[in-house]
Amino acid sequence: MVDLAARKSQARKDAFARRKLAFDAVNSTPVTRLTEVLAPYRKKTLAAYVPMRTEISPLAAMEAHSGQVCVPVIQSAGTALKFALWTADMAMVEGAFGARIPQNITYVTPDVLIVPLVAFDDAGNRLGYGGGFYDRTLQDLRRSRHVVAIGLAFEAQHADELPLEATDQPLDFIVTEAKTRTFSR
Ligand SMILES: Nc1nc2c(c(=O)[nH]1)N(C=O)[C@@H](CNc1ccc(C(=O)N[C@@H](CCC(=O)O)C(=O)O)cc1)CN2
Ligand SMILES: Nc1ncnc2c1ncn2[C@@H]1O[C@H](COP(=O)(O)OP(=O)(O)OP(=O)(O)O)[C@@H](O)[C@H]1O
Repeated sequence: MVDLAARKSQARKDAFARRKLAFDAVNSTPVTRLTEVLAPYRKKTLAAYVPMRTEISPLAAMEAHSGQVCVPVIQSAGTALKFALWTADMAMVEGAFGARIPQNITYVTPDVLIVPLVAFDDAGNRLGYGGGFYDRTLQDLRRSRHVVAIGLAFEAQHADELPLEATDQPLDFIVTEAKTRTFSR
């Protein structure tokens, strides 16, 4: 049997190829569905991300949000992310692993998270870049409070089956340019 890490790595590679095709084809489609899912949480602190590579962009929803908006900042390998306040006009610098982070950092705790991903399945499971950053972060946050995790992706990132492990944190919603999936657990 091929080991789990190798299967995750292969699933990531396959999904990256599909995401690239979708990025080239549909990235200009505004994700209005995301605004609908966020409507009940408009005053809450929203964590999202500055898109990198071929990720679908949440920037329009970040700019439209009424409450505080923050973006992930890697602390070190093997630890949870922290989230720094973000506004559209602030100065950004290069952070660890190539993600853009605010030059001046004020950490806040998010209530709702728009989570980037490489692949997702029909049960709300996700595969990320392999750092385990979001898995650790969601696990920590969920231990002490109710948080809402919304995966944002192109429909092409759907996978029929994903290799999973116990530490993988499931999502509450997955929003794509085609539809919204809601998971109640
Ligand atoms: N836009 C955005 N920002 C984000 C994330 C994200 O997924 N998207 N993150 C979510 O975690 C963190 C960045 N995490 C990352 C983790 C790994 C790699 C990466 O390049 N990994 C290599 C393989 C690992 C390695 O070589 O050690 C790769 O995929 O080629 C990039 C970003 C924080 N900021
Ligand atoms: N809460 C956790 N505690 C300990 N180890 C963890 C935890 N979450 C993930 N890991 C480990 O981290 C490694 C990477 O996890 P995984 O492959 O699931 O990352 P990913 O979901 O692709 O990345 P990310 O969550 O950053 O988007 C795996 O070896 C996994 O077992």
